[in-house]
Parts: sequence; structure tokens; C-alpha cells
Amino acid sequence: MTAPLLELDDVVVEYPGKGRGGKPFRVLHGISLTIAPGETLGLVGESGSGKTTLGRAVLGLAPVTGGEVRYGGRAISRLGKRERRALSKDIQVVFQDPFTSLNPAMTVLDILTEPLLVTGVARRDAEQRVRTLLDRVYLPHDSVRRLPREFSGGQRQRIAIARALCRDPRLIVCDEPVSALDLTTQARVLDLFTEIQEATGVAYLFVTHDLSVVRHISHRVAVLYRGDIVETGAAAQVTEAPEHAYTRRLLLAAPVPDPDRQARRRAERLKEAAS
Ligand SMILES: Nc1ncnc2c1ncn2[C@@H]1O[C@H](COP(=O)(O)OP(=O)(O)OP(=O)(O)O)[C@@H](O)[C@H]1O
Repeated sequence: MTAPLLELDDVVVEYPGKGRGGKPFRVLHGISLTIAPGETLGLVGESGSGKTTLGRAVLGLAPVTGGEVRYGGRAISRLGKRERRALSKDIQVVFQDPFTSLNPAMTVLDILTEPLLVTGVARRDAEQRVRTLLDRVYLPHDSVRRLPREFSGGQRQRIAIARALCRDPRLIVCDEPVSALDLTTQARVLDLFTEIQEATGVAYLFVTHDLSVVRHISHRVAVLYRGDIVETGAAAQVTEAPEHAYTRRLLLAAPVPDPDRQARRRAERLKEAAS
């Protein structure tokens, strides 16, 4: 078996003093999961279940008070600032909102060259790299002169993806990266994620509340419920034949476009609620 790229071993996240009576507020209760090189693990769960917090724990942005996050076998939960910055070459992030995640005052050229220039890449090489990145996300080369506000939501998310790819990461935490896009744009951006993975071998931790998205993009799916993983398995198995009652409820709650299926689901939901 391939060694995992990322491993969470009994990870606990607590926010100090936010719980009842000023006690620490425990958001993740001991999460264990792995992601292999080149794999997409979809992370689903209802609002407030802790999905974003789990992604932030991987990025070193949430307080891990128990267990360990390992990247390539190395413990990374409690790194200092410099070590964490060095790790940002390997672990990148794409956020939900393409309207706020890009600096509105910077041109696309500046947005995409900055991560390279700060690590000592020569300007000419950085600009060459930007052209390759724009090709990879299907944006024209003359995008470099424009500001984020001159692009549509889908195009902005392509810029955010290009920025995440700048330094050839091995893992990208994708936090609801298509939720703010319309359905057609969502499908195109999801296809782009898949194509990039096939070309580069990057792995994704793909956080979403949307089961149709998770089915489309993931190899495996983990289901988070109130800070615990209740089910993990192959994407098709978890989304077609879930074992856990919570996953079944999540599936039944998802809207479906076909009215007959929708009616059947409504009947199943009512049956579940009555039982
Ligand atoms: N910085 C923080 N300080 C205190 N509590 C926090 C912090 N960040 C998140 N939480 C709490 O942790 C819980 C999980 O939040 P999180 O954002 O991880 O959930 P989520 O599953 O991503 O939800 P959504 O789908 O709505 O984004 C929530 O109760 C939230 O209020």
C-alpha cells in the first residue's frame, strides 16, 4: 500500500474559552483519516459539523490540542511560523469565495508572480511560469494586465486555482471552492480540478456540503457529523449505499432535479421522520 501523503491521527481541535462555562469548545473530537498521493478525499457534513475547521487544522490555522497531523510522515500540527511557511510550497488552499480571496488591488500578474518572487524565483522565470499556469486553467495570457473585478466568478476561481498551483503543491485543501458558482460553471471548474490532478498528481482534501459535487470529484468520501467522522468509503459506495443513518439523512436532504426522484425522496424522508 502507498504511504499516505496526509494522515490525521486522532486529531482534536478546541477553541479556548468558547464552550459552556468558559470551558474549551471542542469542534473536532478525535479525527483519523488519510489521503494518498494523487487522491481526492471528499469531506461532507452539514453546516457547523467542523469541515472548515478540519481543513484549517491541516493548514495549521486551527488549534490542534490532541492527536497529530502528519504530512509525508512528518508531524506538522505544531510547527513554528518559518517551518509552516516552508510547508506552504507543498500544501495550498482554494477558498469558497473567489470575490474576496483575491487582492482586488493586484493585477493577475502580481497575484500569480508574488508567491514565486518571494521565494527568490527570477522575474523572467516567474512570468514564464505564469503563462504556463494561465494555459493550465484556460485563461488567456492577456489576463495578466487585468484586475480580479474584471473577471466572472468562475474565472476568478480559475485565477485562485492558478495561484494555488504556482509552486507545484502536492496537496490542496479546497474549501467549498465551487459553492459560490452557478451550476454550469461549477461543472467546468470541477472538471478543471480533475484535469489538473490527472496532469500533476496533486491530492485534494475537498470540503463541500454538496453531495452531488462530492460524488463528481472524489475517490473516497468521509462524512463528518458534529466533529466526528461517522463513515468513510469509496465515493460511489458512500453516496449510493451509505451505511450510517446520518449519511442517509444527508442524502435524502439533498435536492435532486428529477421531480419523480424528488417525490420518492420526499416520501422516504417522511417515512424516516415517522420511524
Ligand atoms: N475561530 C473559531 N472560534 C470559535 N469557534 C469556532 C471557530 N471557528 C469555527 N468555530 C465553531 O466550530 C464549529 C464548526 O465550524 P466549521 O466552520 O468548521 O463548520 P463547517 O462544517 O465548515 O460549517 P459550514 O458548512 O457552515 O461552513 C461551529 O460551531 C463554529 O461556530
